[in-house]
Amino acid sequence: MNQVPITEDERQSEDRSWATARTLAEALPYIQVYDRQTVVIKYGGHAMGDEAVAKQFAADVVLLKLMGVNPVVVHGGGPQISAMLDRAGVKSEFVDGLRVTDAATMQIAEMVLSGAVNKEIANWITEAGKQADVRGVGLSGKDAGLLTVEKTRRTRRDPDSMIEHEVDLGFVGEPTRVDPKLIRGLIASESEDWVPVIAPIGVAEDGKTYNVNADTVAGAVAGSLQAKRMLLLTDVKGVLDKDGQVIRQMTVAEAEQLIADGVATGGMIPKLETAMAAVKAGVEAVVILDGRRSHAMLVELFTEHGAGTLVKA
Ligand SMILES: Nc1ncnc2c1ncn2[C@@H]1O[C@H](COP(=O)(O)OP(=O)(O)O)[C@@H](O)[C@H]1O
Ligand SMILES: CC(=O)N[C@@H](CCC(=O)OP(=O)(O)O)C(=O)O
Repeated sequence: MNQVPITEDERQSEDRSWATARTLAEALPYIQVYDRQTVVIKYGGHAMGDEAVAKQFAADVVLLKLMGVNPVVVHGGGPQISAMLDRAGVKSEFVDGLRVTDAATMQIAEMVLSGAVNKEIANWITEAGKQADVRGVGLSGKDAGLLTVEKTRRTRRDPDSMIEHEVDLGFVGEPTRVDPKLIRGLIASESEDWVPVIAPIGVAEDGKTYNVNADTVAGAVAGSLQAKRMLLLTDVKGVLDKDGQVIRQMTVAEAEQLIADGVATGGMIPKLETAMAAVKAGVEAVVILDGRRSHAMLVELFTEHGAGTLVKA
């Protein structure tokens, strides 16, 4: 019998197949931990910058759904709003990481968040899940009474007179109530694989539309769903300590200390505050991880090595 020897390429391809199978088998305990558990994913505007990476994110969300997890995506879009405001000639400023939002800014923020960004992410998920009929469903806090908010109050102390005065942020809101009925209905469907994709827009009791920080919305949604995990995808490897090293795990008290010590600053402050609030509201743990890296969510959930920084009680 004549046997054709296999080429080096074929041998390497075969080795890769066995390695893939081993990786899948090793993931079994983790797959069981997350089976039918809710994982809220906050996908930030910075992480969406590169379209190829963003599409990979959508494919990873589809994979999570097919592995039995119930992913719920809450997205941002800060840089995308800023770009559109620039084009429209509307000036924009931030106070404590929150965009001061007048009526004109609100109109553009809603167009960008609920319109362009929300529908694009929902469609990327639907495209990536076409063969298995996994579908992204784009919503904002305005749908089915999902997110009720109140106007955010901020005060500042005048450095000369030391008198506190209110800073008017305009239409910037804080969540007061999340009604998760619609989301629960979508993720609990036995016959359909729906992935809710939520834009951070809320409605106040007086019916007015408000712009809400996307990390804050993710925390409120995760709390109301009693999620197993909340993943905050951002543009750093995790929370860094004073020497610039990634902190693998921390308690709520340690997170508080990091802010008090001035080690966590800028955009990391609302992230840690959201993480602490979510854990206190019953979310088992929150992970802050690098959304620019493909498959970061899979490494975090399905391997023994976590990715980024885990915050728990
Ligand atoms: N201790 C810290 N560890 C990591 N990042 C920090 C820390 N302190 C401040 N930051 C800043 O927080 C940023 C992440 O917040 P932000 O820019 O609001 O992210 P996103 O746009 O993804 O919501 C990082 O890019 C970094 O500049
Ligand atoms: C009140 C407020 O600041 N809202 C944010 C909403 C979008 C957001 O949070 O986007 P990222 O997650 O990409 O930063 C904004 O207008 O930029």
